[in-house]
Amino acid sequence: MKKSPLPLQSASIGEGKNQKWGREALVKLLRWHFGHAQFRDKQLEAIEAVLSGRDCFCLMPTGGGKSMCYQIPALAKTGIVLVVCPLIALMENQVSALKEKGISAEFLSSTQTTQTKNKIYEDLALGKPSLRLLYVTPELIATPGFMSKLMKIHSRGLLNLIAIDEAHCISTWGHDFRPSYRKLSSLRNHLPGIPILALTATAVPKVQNDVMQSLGMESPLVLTSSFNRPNIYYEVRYKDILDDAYADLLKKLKTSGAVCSIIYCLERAMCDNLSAYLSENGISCAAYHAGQNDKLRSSILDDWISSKIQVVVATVAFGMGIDRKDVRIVCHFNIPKSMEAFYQESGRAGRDQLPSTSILYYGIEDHKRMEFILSNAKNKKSQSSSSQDGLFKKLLADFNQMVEYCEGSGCRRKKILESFGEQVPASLCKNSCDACKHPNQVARQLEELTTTCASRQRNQFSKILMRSAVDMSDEGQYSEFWNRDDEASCSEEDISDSDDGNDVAKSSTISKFKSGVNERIDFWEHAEENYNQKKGLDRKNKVDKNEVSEQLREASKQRLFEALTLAQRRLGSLMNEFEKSASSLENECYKKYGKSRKSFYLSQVANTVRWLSTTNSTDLTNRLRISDDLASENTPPKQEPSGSTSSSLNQVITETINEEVPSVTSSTNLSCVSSVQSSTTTAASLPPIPSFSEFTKSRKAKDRAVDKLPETVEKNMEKRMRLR
Ligand SMILES: Nc1ncnc2c1ncn2[C@@H]1O[C@H](COP(=O)(O)OP(=O)(O)OP(=O)(O)O)[C@@H](O)[C@H]1O
Ligand SMILES: [Mg+2]
Repeated sequence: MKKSPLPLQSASIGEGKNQKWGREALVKLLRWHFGHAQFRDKQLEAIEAVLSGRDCFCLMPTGGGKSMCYQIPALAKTGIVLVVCPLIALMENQVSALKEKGISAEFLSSTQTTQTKNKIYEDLALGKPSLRLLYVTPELIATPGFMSKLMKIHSRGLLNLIAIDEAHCISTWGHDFRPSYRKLSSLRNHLPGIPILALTATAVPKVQNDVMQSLGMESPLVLTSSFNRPNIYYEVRYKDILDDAYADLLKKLKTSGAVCSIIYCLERAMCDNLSAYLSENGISCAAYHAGQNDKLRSSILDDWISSKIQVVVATVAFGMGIDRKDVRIVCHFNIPKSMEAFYQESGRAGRDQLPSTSILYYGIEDHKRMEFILSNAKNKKSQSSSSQDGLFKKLLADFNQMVEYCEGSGCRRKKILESFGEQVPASLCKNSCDACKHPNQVARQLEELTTTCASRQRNQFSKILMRSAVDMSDEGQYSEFWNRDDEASCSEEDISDSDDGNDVAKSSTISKFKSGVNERIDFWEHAEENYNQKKGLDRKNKVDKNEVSEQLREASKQRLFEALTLAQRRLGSLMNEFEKSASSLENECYKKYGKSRKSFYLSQVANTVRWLSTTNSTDLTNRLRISDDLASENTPPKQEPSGSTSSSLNQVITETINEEVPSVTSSTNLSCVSSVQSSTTTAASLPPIPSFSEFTKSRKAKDRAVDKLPETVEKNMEKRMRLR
């Protein structure tokens, strides 16, 4: 039912900047439109500040009620409140929630029809627009056309407030930097005299200053609240000492009842697998990630919001602004990249202030994988500067904080708060984390983890990765792959390109990597496949989603075609029939893995792309000849013997570390060559094919250099790996 606006103007005293609104009148608005009894925390202060025309920086915890700080001003004054939002999903949610309450709100985005947009513009052109809140993306702000419309509204005295939601996105020091947010710095100049309200839940002091400076805020009222979320119980579970993390999570969900939950995974494939596993075991759930089309994702979101499904297994695509109040469990099935990301994601639990739980499943393999991905982030963009190098170091430092949260003993809550610069006594926790509630049990688990790790010689293994990080930091290139890129693409994807760890490792500018790094990526992919095999996660026969579709095959051909084009450019004139060659190479991948599992197939395609980026002309010519021969032979698909991928990750690690085998030339790409060998006997012209363990040992000589790493690096690494 549409509610009539309250006659609030009568509650104000004075005019213009001196106009003041009575607190009672503002509370009345809150109750009338939103049904809340009182303002929370710093809401009222922020509202009063912006209504009086003052800039305000508002740091409130996740779920703290930041939106109210601009929604109430929109109701208190006639005119428009402009809200800048990073995600279309977020705008849609807020606008539809406001409309349900009878508040006139709209959003403008690329997803809308011209007709809808025109209707909004027509309303804005009226002498007295009915619109109170207009949500827009930062990209739109940057377009001259829209800016001139805004300037017209401003000149007519109808623009009351500019609210920048998720304002930390403006800072390159923030965990979610968006280049498009930088464009907001023009707002102050174009729209002078309009108060700016910057809102965020996660900004360390450096980010806060950066945000205020970038937006040109003038003597803003800075409101900061504690980051503490007393209603969330924090817990870490250790994958390496659990028999089966999937089963453990299933048990947790079952024993908690049919509660609303979010499970975050690093990779899309894992979302699909875990979701299928949980569904098969009676949990009402669905996967959600950027690999799905918009329609599917929004229907999953709707089902979850309306309680048709209880659990969403998602990548970070399931992001900011998801406002379901009664989320009881937020589980991170893989370690997040930073404490800020963890805080924001886990903060989606208990927005109704009722008891909720954050569970993080920590695994050493996940740790190393994330470390590796972060190291590679640096190579994504071609820019190079010392400040970017600093950012790269910050990524690793941020991640180490997260590792410390998992591996260190002591109050988890205190660690979270300290990471945001809040010094608090451990007594604040009141036994609402596992380390405070069950200190002995946590100490035992950490001890067990230490023993397990030692027995697997993980530290040694980790040095390989550390080495790659150190190697790459020399290259002076930095990429913020972990942050969201342009919202133009985001409007379609609504997601950071880090959404899928696999994709990140595969798609970052691999061609720039040293060959040793390529080998490491291959190693990881094999190790992961083996691990999944061991865990019985190959659900291919049960889950249709794992089938390699014709569409996917076409996309892979295109990807190979592009890689061939690049190889051609790098090596000079070699071949003409790119299309045929791409098709043959794809066929080879399909024959090898097309019938086993989509992720294996994709992995094989990625391997081939990488190989194309580093190979020499002789190998490439031979490879293409063999591929073409194979294609013309039209041999039936050859299945990989199960033994080839059945060895456990432990075995792989042990082999990697302990075996002594002759080295193999670093330019040899194991997986590609192996794939040729497995399908043909004509591989004689190619370099000798090593076994997997031979291959990994081939790096031995190079990795010995690890021992020569500067002492400080060694020490840091040991410190990080130390389990307290
Ligand atoms: N004064 C209040 N009293 C009770 N509930 C409130 C109050 N203000 C806001 N809420 C509710 O709190 C929930 C979270 O609000 P909101 O989405 O604005 O939080 P947020 O601070 O923007 O969180 P996030 O950082 O996750 O975006 C909403 O469901 C909202 O209705
Ligand atoms: Mg919000």
